[in-house]
Amino acid sequence: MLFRNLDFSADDGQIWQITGANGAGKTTLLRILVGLHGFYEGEVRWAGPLAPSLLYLGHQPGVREELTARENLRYSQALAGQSGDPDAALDALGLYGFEDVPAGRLSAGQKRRIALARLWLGGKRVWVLDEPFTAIDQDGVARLDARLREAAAGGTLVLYTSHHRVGEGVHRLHLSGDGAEVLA
Ligand SMILES: Nc1ncnc2c1ncn2[C@@H]1O[C@H](COP(=O)(O)OP(=O)(O)OP(=O)(O)O)[C@@H](O)[C@H]1O
Repeated sequence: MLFRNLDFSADDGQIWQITGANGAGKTTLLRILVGLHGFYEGEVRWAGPLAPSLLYLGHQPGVREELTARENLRYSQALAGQSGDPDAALDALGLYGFEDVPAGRLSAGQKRRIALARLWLGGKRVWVLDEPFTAIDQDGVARLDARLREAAAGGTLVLYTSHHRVGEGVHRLHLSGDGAEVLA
């Protein structure tokens, strides 16, 4: 058993951070919430169909090494049906000048930034992000934090896992073997 007594309700415009030790089940919980993991007892209910609204970024950056930064973004953009200008999204994450570089020649943080650039494209109202701050430098963390808040202010629901310190106004759900707790 990873966690139990988990009962929470999240609304549009809220940011939720899921915390817990390594192995506590944070990734598992996100996968349950988005329908990728079926071995659990309980109930997950979404108001309306989730798939068209969902932007899920998993634990791995999920970029293709042989494709350039721009190609990677356009590829995931096409699959997800997201609108928006890929170059502007890459630029927003400090990848200006790297658009035509194959992802395999980029650093870990830069690859993560390609994945995160999807947050600067439009069209998704539920963001589920597994460790989005991993490998991201201080400037990137600030940009990403600002982006999450901007999106929430516009009505997006943001759920993310992170070991980073929780910011103000962020709801927190903590997982441990003893049970799950809503802390703020
Ligand atoms: N593919 C898998 N097969 C079997 N067990 C797994 C698998 N992935 C994870 N687990 C188990 O589930 C537990 C929870 O893993 P999970 O990835 O959800 O933790 P986490 O809280 O996200 O950890 P971290 O902070 O290290 O990312 C782990 O302790 C591990 O034992």
